[in-house]
Amino acid sequence: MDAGAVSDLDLDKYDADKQVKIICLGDSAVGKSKFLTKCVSRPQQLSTYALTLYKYSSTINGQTVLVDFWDTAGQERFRSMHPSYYHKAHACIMVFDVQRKITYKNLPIWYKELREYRPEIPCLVVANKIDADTKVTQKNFSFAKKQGLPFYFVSAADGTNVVKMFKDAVQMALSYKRNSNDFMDEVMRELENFDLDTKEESSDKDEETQEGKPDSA
Ligand SMILES: Nc1nc2c(ncn2[C@@H]2O[C@H](COP(=O)(O)OP(=O)(O)OP(=O)(O)O)[C@@H](O)[C@H]2O)c(=O)[nH]1
Ligand SMILES: [Mg+2]
Repeated sequence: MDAGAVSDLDLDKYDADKQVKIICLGDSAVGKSKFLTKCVSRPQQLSTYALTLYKYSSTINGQTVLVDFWDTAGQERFRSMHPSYYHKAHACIMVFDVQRKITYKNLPIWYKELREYRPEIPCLVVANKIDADTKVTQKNFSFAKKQGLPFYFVSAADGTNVVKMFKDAVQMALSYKRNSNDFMDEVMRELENFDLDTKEESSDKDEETQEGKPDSA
């Protein structure tokens, strides 16, 4: 996905108070799309960018929050996402498949890349497909604990724990957004403000010069 594509996705909207961006990470076929379609009806296929956006609105403490869930479309095969996928994300849902151990073993690879781009955002670890192996909930998956991350056993197939995980992800994204002291976020905000100021100044100047100029006939 080239940077130009990202601007088509109007990333500035994620600066608005009530708009959050949540990304999904994890190996192919772990069930990312399945649980997103469980909670969000109309996915927006941006096939040109190999992206699917799931738009979701939720009312939190009486406020409507607009959430864009970003889902890859198979790029994860390369076990790495384009930097723009991470840009301005407010939370991450990292998924593995309890039936395929390699998808759990690959979590540190995903997590390392996530932290390169978004060092501070909340990250939820999701063990999916527990319907296929009910005993798995007694197993201990230490990765999340070691990293101090919230951990969820879910089944995107029968919906077990999906809504709770979803709501927690939105809540965490919102509180990150409100309290983020992420250095990069600060820099981006400063740059955007700076950009706005210069635009305003130059338009003031234009007005001045316009006033000074004789009306062109
Ligand atoms: N038994 C079971 N199967 C699931 C579950 N979630 C997903 N699947 C199946 O796993 C396969 C992959 O699901 P997807 O949602 O397409 O996985 P994905 O991570 O989006 O895969 P890619 O987009 O291709 O990387 C499909 O056949 C799903 O039906 C689950 O909770 N339980
Ligand atoms: Mg998918």
